[in-house]
Amino acid sequence: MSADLEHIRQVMREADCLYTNAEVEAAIARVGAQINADLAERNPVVFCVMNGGLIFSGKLLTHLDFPLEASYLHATRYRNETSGGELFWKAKPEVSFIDRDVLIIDDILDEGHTLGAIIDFCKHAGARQVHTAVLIDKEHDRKARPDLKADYVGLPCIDRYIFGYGMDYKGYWRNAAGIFAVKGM
Ligand SMILES: O=P(O)(O)OC[C@H]1O[C@H](OP(=O)(O)OP(=O)(O)O)[C@H](O)[C@@H]1O
Ligand code: HPA
Repeated sequence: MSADLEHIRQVMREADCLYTNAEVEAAIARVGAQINADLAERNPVVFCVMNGGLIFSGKLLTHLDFPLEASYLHATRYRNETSGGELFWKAKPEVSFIDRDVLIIDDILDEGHTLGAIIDFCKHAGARQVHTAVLIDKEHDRKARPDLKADYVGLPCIDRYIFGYGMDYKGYWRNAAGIFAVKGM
Protein backbone atom coordinates (compact mmCIF):
# COMPACT_ATOMS: atom_id res chain seq x y z
CA MET A 1 0.00 0.00 0.00
CA SER A 2 1.41 3.44 -0.81
CA ALA A 3 2.10 5.76 2.10
CA ASP A 4 -0.25 8.63 2.96
CA LEU A 5 2.06 11.50 2.00
CA GLU A 6 0.03 14.06 3.91
CA HIS A 7 0.59 11.99 7.07
CA ILE A 8 4.29 11.75 6.26
CA ARG A 9 4.50 15.54 5.85
CA GLN A 10 2.55 16.10 9.04
CA VAL A 11 4.99 13.90 10.99
CA MET A 12 7.83 16.21 9.91
CA ARG A 13 5.87 19.38 10.73
CA GLU A 14 5.05 18.12 14.23
CA ALA A 15 8.37 16.46 15.04
CA ASP A 16 10.70 17.60 17.81
CA CYS A 17 14.23 18.38 16.66
CA LEU A 18 16.62 16.56 19.00
CA TYR A 19 19.81 17.48 17.14
CA THR A 20 20.36 20.10 14.46
CA ASN A 21 22.23 19.49 11.25
CA ALA A 22 25.25 21.33 12.68
CA GLU A 23 25.24 19.23 15.86
CA VAL A 24 25.12 15.99 13.88
CA GLU A 25 27.89 17.11 11.53
CA ALA A 26 30.08 17.99 14.53
CA ALA A 27 29.42 14.56 16.03
CA ILE A 28 30.35 12.84 12.77
CA ALA A 29 33.61 14.80 12.62
CA ARG A 30 34.39 13.78 16.23
CA VAL A 31 33.80 10.10 15.45
CA GLY A 32 35.95 10.42 12.34
CA ALA A 33 38.85 11.82 14.37
CA GLN A 34 38.56 8.97 16.90
CA ILE A 35 38.59 6.36 14.15
CA ASN A 36 41.58 8.02 12.45
CA ALA A 37 43.47 7.81 15.73
CA ASP A 38 42.60 4.13 16.27
CA LEU A 39 42.39 2.41 12.89
CA ALA A 40 44.78 4.20 10.52
CA GLU A 41 47.27 1.34 10.55
CA ARG A 42 44.72 -1.52 10.54
CA ASN A 43 43.77 -1.68 6.85
CA PRO A 44 40.09 -2.21 7.76
CA VAL A 45 37.30 -3.26 5.48
CA VAL A 46 34.44 -0.88 6.21
CA PHE A 47 30.80 -1.88 5.87
CA CYS A 48 27.83 0.43 5.64
CA VAL A 49 24.71 -1.25 7.05
CA MET A 50 22.02 -0.42 4.50
CA ASN A 51 19.66 1.31 4.39
CA GLY A 52 19.86 3.35 7.56
CA GLY A 53 23.66 3.55 7.63
CA LEU A 54 23.86 5.18 4.21
CA ILE A 55 24.14 8.84 5.19
CA PHE A 56 26.27 8.40 8.31
CA SER A 57 28.63 6.09 6.40
CA GLY A 58 28.94 8.44 3.46
CA LYS A 59 29.68 11.44 5.63
CA LEU A 60 31.93 9.58 8.05
CA LEU A 61 34.02 8.07 5.25
CA THR A 62 34.98 11.54 4.05
CA HIS A 63 36.52 12.24 7.47
CA LEU A 64 38.71 9.13 7.37
CA ASP A 65 42.18 9.89 6.07
CA PHE A 66 43.80 6.47 5.76
CA PRO A 67 43.61 3.65 3.21
CA LEU A 68 40.50 1.51 3.55
CA GLU A 69 38.11 -0.59 1.48
CA ALA A 70 34.42 0.26 1.67
CA SER A 71 31.45 -1.96 0.99
CA TYR A 72 27.92 -2.57 2.28
CA LEU A 73 25.67 -5.18 3.80
CA HIS A 74 21.94 -5.12 4.37
CA ALA A 75 20.26 -6.61 7.41
CA THR A 76 16.83 -5.37 8.42
CA ARG A 77 14.37 -6.03 11.22
CA TYR A 78 12.09 -3.00 11.12
CA ARG A 79 11.16 -3.15 7.42
CA ASN A 80 9.78 0.38 7.42
CA GLU A 81 7.77 -0.27 10.60
CA THR A 82 8.30 1.48 13.93
CA SER A 83 8.92 -1.70 15.95
CA GLY A 84 11.44 -4.41 15.14
CA GLY A 85 10.88 -8.07 14.28
CA GLU A 86 13.12 -10.92 13.22
CA LEU A 87 16.40 -10.03 11.54
CA PHE A 88 16.38 -10.63 7.80
CA TRP A 89 19.57 -10.56 5.71
CA LYS A 90 18.95 -8.85 2.39
CA ALA A 91 22.62 -8.78 1.37
CA LYS A 92 25.43 -10.57 3.13
CA PRO A 93 28.98 -9.27 2.71
CA GLU A 94 30.93 -10.95 -0.06
CA VAL A 95 34.41 -9.64 0.81
CA SER A 96 36.67 -12.07 2.69
CA PHE A 97 36.99 -11.21 6.38
CA ILE A 98 39.75 -13.65 7.11
CA ASP A 99 42.30 -11.94 9.37
CA ARG A 100 40.89 -8.52 8.54
CA ASP A 101 39.81 -5.76 10.86
CA VAL A 102 36.20 -4.88 10.07
CA LEU A 103 34.47 -1.57 10.78
CA ILE A 104 30.67 -1.72 10.79
CA ILE A 105 28.86 1.61 10.37
CA ASP A 106 25.16 1.93 11.18
CA ASP A 107 22.77 4.75 11.96
CA ILE A 108 21.40 3.56 15.29
CA LEU A 109 21.99 1.13 18.12
CA ASP A 110 18.47 0.71 19.45
CA GLU A 111 17.71 -2.70 20.98
CA GLY A 112 20.96 -3.95 19.48
CA HIS A 113 19.69 -7.12 17.79
CA THR A 114 20.95 -5.92 14.42
CA LEU A 115 24.44 -4.91 15.48
CA GLY A 116 24.80 -8.04 17.64
CA ALA A 117 23.91 -10.32 14.73
CA ILE A 118 26.25 -8.49 12.36
CA ILE A 119 29.15 -8.72 14.83
CA ASP A 120 28.48 -12.46 15.24
CA PHE A 121 28.42 -12.89 11.46
CA CYS A 122 31.76 -11.08 11.01
CA LYS A 123 33.44 -13.06 13.78
CA HIS A 124 32.20 -16.38 12.38
CA ALA A 125 33.47 -15.29 8.97
CA GLY A 126 36.98 -14.99 10.40
CA ALA A 127 37.37 -11.28 11.15
CA ARG A 128 40.39 -10.48 13.31
CA GLN A 129 38.62 -7.65 15.10
CA VAL A 130 35.17 -6.10 14.62
CA HIS A 131 34.85 -2.37 15.31
CA THR A 132 31.49 -0.66 15.35
CA ALA A 133 30.37 2.93 14.82
CA VAL A 134 26.82 4.20 15.23
CA LEU A 135 25.54 7.72 14.85
CA ILE A 136 22.94 7.32 17.61
CA ASP A 137 22.83 5.19 20.75
CA LYS A 138 19.27 5.13 22.09
CA GLU A 139 19.08 5.09 25.88
CA HIS A 140 16.69 2.56 27.44
CA ASP A 141 16.80 -0.75 29.32
CA ARG A 142 15.62 -2.99 26.46
CA LYS A 143 19.07 -3.74 25.00
CA ALA A 144 19.23 -7.32 23.69
CA ARG A 145 22.80 -7.64 25.03
CA PRO A 146 23.31 -5.00 27.73
CA ASP A 147 27.08 -5.47 27.50
CA LEU A 148 27.13 -4.73 23.76
CA LYS A 149 28.39 -1.17 23.27
CA ALA A 150 29.40 0.43 20.00
CA ASP A 151 33.08 1.40 19.91
CA TYR A 152 32.23 4.79 18.42
CA VAL A 153 29.01 6.68 19.17
CA GLY A 154 28.06 9.99 17.62
CA LEU A 155 25.26 11.05 19.95
CA PRO A 156 23.06 9.59 22.69
CA CYS A 157 19.33 9.87 22.33
CA ILE A 158 16.25 9.62 24.49
CA ASP A 159 13.87 6.69 24.14
CA ARG A 160 11.67 7.99 21.33
CA TYR A 161 11.13 6.96 17.72
CA ILE A 162 13.47 9.10 15.66
CA PHE A 163 14.16 9.84 12.02
CA GLY A 164 16.60 11.76 9.85
CA TYR A 165 20.23 11.21 8.81
CA GLY A 166 19.38 7.81 7.38
CA MET A 167 16.75 6.78 9.90
CA ASP A 168 13.26 6.43 8.51
CA TYR A 169 9.70 6.93 9.55
CA LYS A 170 7.68 4.37 7.54
CA GLY A 171 10.34 4.45 4.84
CA TYR A 172 10.41 8.27 4.61
CA TRP A 173 12.53 11.14 5.90
CA ARG A 174 15.88 9.35 5.82
CA ASN A 175 16.85 12.58 4.05
CA ALA A 176 15.90 14.87 6.97
CA ALA A 177 18.92 17.04 7.86
CA GLY A 178 18.82 16.63 11.62
CA ILE A 179 17.60 14.09 14.16
CA PHE A 180 13.88 14.38 14.85
CA ALA A 181 11.51 12.57 17.23
CA VAL A 182 8.02 11.65 16.07
CA LYS A 183 5.33 13.44 18.06
CA GLY A 184 3.85 11.10 20.66
CA MET A 185 6.31 8.28 20.00
O1 LIG B 1 19.21 -2.01 17.40
P1 LIG B 1 18.03 -2.55 16.65
O2 LIG B 1 16.76 -2.50 17.48
O3 LIG B 1 18.27 -3.89 16.05
O4 LIG B 1 17.72 -1.51 15.47
C1 LIG B 1 18.71 -0.88 14.72
C2 LIG B 1 18.59 -1.22 13.27
O5 LIG B 1 17.27 -0.90 12.80
C3 LIG B 1 17.36 -0.11 11.65
O6 LIG B 1 17.40 -0.89 10.49
P2 LIG B 1 16.05 -1.45 9.82
O7 LIG B 1 15.76 -2.81 10.32
O8 LIG B 1 14.97 -0.40 9.98
O9 LIG B 1 16.45 -1.55 8.32
P3 LIG B 1 16.68 -0.33 7.30
O10 LIG B 1 17.94 0.33 7.76
O11 LIG B 1 16.83 -0.98 5.98
O12 LIG B 1 15.50 0.57 7.39
C4 LIG B 1 18.67 0.63 11.80
O13 LIG B 1 19.16 1.05 10.55
C5 LIG B 1 19.56 -0.39 12.46
O14 LIG B 1 20.23 -1.21 11.51
O1 HPA C 1 14.07 5.11 16.43
C1 HPA C 1 14.32 4.59 15.30
N1 HPA C 1 14.10 5.28 14.14
C2 HPA C 1 14.36 4.77 12.92
N2 HPA C 1 14.82 3.55 12.72
C3 HPA C 1 15.07 2.81 13.81
N3 HPA C 1 15.55 1.55 13.89
C4 HPA C 1 15.62 1.25 15.17
N4 HPA C 1 15.16 2.28 15.94
C5 HPA C 1 14.83 3.28 15.10
